[in-house]
Amino acid sequence: MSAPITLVWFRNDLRLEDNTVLQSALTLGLPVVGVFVFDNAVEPHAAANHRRQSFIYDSVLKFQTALSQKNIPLWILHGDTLRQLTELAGKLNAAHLVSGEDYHPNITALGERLWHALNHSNRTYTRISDHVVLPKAAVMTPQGRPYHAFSHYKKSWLQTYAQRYRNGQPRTDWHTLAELQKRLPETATQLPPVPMPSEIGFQYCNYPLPAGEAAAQKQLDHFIGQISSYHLTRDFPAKKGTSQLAAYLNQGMLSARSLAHRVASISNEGAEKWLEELIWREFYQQILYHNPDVVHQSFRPEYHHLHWENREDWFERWKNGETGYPIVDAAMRQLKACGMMHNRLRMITAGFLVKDLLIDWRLGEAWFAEQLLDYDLAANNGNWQWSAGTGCDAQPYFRIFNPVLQSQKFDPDGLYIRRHLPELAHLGKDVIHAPWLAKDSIDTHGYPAPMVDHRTQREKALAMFKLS
Ligand SMILES: Cc1cc2nc3c(=O)[nH]c(=O)nc-3n(C[C@H](O)[C@H](O)[C@H](O)COP(=O)(O)OP(=O)(O)OC[C@H]3O[C@@H](n4cnc5c(N)ncnc54)[C@H](O)[C@@H]3O)c2cc1C
Repeated sequence: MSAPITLVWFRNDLRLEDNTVLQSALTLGLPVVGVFVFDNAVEPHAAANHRRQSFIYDSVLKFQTALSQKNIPLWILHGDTLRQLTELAGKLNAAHLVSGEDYHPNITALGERLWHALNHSNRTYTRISDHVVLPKAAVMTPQGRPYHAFSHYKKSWLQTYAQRYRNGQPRTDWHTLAELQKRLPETATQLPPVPMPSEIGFQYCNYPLPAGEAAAQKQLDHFIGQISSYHLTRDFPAKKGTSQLAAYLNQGMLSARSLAHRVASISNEGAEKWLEELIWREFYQQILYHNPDVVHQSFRPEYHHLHWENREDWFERWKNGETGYPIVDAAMRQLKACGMMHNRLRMITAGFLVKDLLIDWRLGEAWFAEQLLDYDLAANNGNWQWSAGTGCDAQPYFRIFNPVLQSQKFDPDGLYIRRHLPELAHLGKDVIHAPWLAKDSIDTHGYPAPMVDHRTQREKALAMFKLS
């Protein structure tokens, strides 16, 4: 049997910089070997998201190269995670397994089974908080309960951060790593061939952002250069006013801690607002951890049995960007074409599905999971419930966006709509938000009339929620 090692199970922590999972593995004093497992059963919602899978696949390959430069072999496997990890732990004589904490209920459950299986063979399994700045139970009410209102959570988050976390975490000890890796057994370096996408179960396709930690850092540096105007530009989808970092953060190509640390040291309104968005991310992560049932049902119990209409033909028109509301259709077509959608448009299209089409938010959530490059269960679920009015939000169900007013306000010149709806590209800003109002005086090249009347549907939605 070869000399013992520590196995690091990487999942959404695909980076070298400020990686607390890797750092903790070093403290165990054994050579380190990495493993990544592609397992579609763990995140069934996202299994059909081929774009995201391709992005992760390439990022894992880049990470394997980066790790190899530190003399850490990365085993890339596929199939049932529990089996793959326990078999590999046996084969490489791993005394310890270390991984990041993940609040996805499937992964929490998998972690429990893994812990028992490894314990059974005298191996330890440790989970380290890495994916968020403040771990799940670091921010609680004075009574020790999780927060449900964002404003209170944010206040407490900022206080906790300033008191306990602002100075960051210890950096990775590369010197110790180099010493440990000198004892790396040869079996650990005999990597199997990287599985092909078809073996893993996805079709490799193009995606809109470059993969990997280096690309993530570059995008971060670019964004920091313009962060001072974030609060002014962030709501306008025609501008590149947001960071476009979510996909990197979600797979851990960037450290949330490092971002918070960097941004908290910049004193301007843009940076302050951006830090608030990071706190929203943490808010939904802890909501998922403390309330795993939100994956299947509304956060608010009074909305467990809403009478959705769920018309399939309407759902198809929404997915394909054929609702007749230009701002909704432009956003939905962009999503389908490249997996990207601006936050303001996510709110408009989600609100439209739920409040104008009376379709269950869970169907919309699943469609986003299949399409978004930055798909993340906690953020997607939390925001869909926020949009539906079924979540933990101070504003109840009667916040209903008017898609035409939203369009006029956030895409005033119609630039965004023209980019994604070529059939309306010739229209001026006076008619492009609601072309049907111009009646026969303009040619819309077959663009559909609005599929529903917003005012009528609004009343129906209010009645549906009141009845629950
Ligand atoms: C219906 C709906 C579904 C969503 N689904 C997802 C999803 O699957 N994955 C995802 O990461 N975000 C989701 N969001 C949140 C938000 O739209 C994206 O995080 C944001 O658009 C990503 O772009 P950015 O990186 O340029 O964000 P920026 O504006 O630059 O924000 C910085 C970071 O803060 C975080 N963030 C910003 N807004 C939110 C928010 N409302 N909730 C949680 N975190 C936030 C993200 O990590 C983001 O990268 C959803 C929002 C809505 C309304």
